[in-house]
Amino acid sequence: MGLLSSAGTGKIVRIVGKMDGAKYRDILEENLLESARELRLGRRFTFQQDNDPKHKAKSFPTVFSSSKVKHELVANYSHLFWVQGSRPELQPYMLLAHTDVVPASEDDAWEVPPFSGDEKDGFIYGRGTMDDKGSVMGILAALEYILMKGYTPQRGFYIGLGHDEEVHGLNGAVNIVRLLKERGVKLLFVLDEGSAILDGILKGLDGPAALIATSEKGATVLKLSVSMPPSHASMPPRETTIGILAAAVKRLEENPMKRLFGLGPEGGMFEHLAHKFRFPLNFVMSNLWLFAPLIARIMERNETTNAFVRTTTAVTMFNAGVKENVIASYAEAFVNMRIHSAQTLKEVLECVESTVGDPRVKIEVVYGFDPLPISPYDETSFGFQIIKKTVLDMFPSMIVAPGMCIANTDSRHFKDLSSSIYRFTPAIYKPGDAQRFHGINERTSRENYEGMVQFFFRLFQNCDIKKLPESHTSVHEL
Ligand SMILES: CCCCCCCC/C=C\CCCCCCCC(=O)N[C@@H](CC(N)=O)C(=O)O
Ligand SMILES: [Zn+2]
Ligand SMILES: [Zn+2]
Repeated sequence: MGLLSSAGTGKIVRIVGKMDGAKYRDILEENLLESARELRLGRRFTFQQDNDPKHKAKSFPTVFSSSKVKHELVANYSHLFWVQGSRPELQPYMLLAHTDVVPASEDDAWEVPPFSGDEKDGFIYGRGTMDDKGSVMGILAALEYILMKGYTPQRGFYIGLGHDEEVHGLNGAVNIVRLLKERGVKLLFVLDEGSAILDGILKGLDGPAALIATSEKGATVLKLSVSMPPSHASMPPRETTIGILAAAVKRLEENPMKRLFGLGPEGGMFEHLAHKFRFPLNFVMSNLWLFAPLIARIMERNETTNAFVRTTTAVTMFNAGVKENVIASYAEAFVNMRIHSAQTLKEVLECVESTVGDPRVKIEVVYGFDPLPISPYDETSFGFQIIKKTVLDMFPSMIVAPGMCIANTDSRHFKDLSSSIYRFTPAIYKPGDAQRFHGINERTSRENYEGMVQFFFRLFQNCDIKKLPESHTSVHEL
């Protein structure tokens, strides 16, 4: 173990292993700079999909030159790495992240231009810093210097970097899965983005909690439309396409889907966290069978915690009209819904039809899928326990609990390759950070970025441990 002051932060961080402190600091500094450069290239990297492998090769020379690493491009822009282990009889695992981002506009009041990658007050700002270039850079930086350190992993592993996660991963993740299936690969576990360390976001919880998501919500996008012949604005019909459709989406907003709090994986999450809540919440959370309806009413007041309570309804697009003096012949709206684990797509569609309750409104499913299966998190679950151990190695007093991802990730395409899919990055998020995802002022602190590198650096080594930590059974002994 070495103790050293981390680059530029003045904060003391503990680094595992015997690596020389100064060397570590140089590498970390280099990678932080490289990360900022990568973020500065965001617009080119993202919108032109110019995923120039030479750029990555320059940033991570050891990864790209090591005989232990096989790299291939998938669907032109996604990356698949195979890191060979010294014990081929051990089942491999897989880390996922994505290089694409949602759009950002410089007109949207960012404190720092969204594609500058500039640093301000200890934070690297830019679209993708949280979602999900921090993971991309963290994984590759950790791999770079575990290889530089001369460490040979025993258990082989894959790294998949998708290029189209924000548009469902249908080219990137789906083709990576296809390739692995063709090669007969089965994965011990998969780890992707989708949950984190929450500090102060869950009201009443004392201290931060690392939530390793064991599932993610289902989703659907519905297109609602109304058609009628166009006419002159001076002789309007009693109801217009726009009015009918506006009333329908208003009914959806005013009648949220039913409360299901406690009936999905969020139940286990709050039970695990119960003892960390202040009185009387600790008592209430320990007795969800009785208090779930009461807690649901409190949680639904906040938009982040409401997402754990129910299937959410978001009207995201509304298009109608071609001229201000013509009654619109057509109006359409798109509704994005995230399906709670205790509900199915079919049930949600039935409910929407009944709430809209107007045959003039046509409802079409653009896409939809059920909530994902719940991955195991008991004491014999290798993936969950190794991720937990890695968190505890970094933050010994951290509370670690199973969680739920309220959005979607590329990992959902991997369910035929593994029944143990987890979503977690070690970034610490505080109140206000949830709004930065797909919002303005997306940023990552230097500490969070360093934590990301450290986490994967330790995870690679922890996956080689002989048996699960004390008190765990030894079914996965090597
Ligand atoms: C969605 C933001 C949730 C904020 C929750 C508050 C706490 C933050 C904790 C963990 C990090 C959340 C990671 C979110 C991953 C988002 C992935 C994403 O944007 N996926 C897209 C993919 C798609 N097009 O389906 C999505 O829309 O879900
Ligand atoms: Zn993402
Ligand atoms: Zn996203």
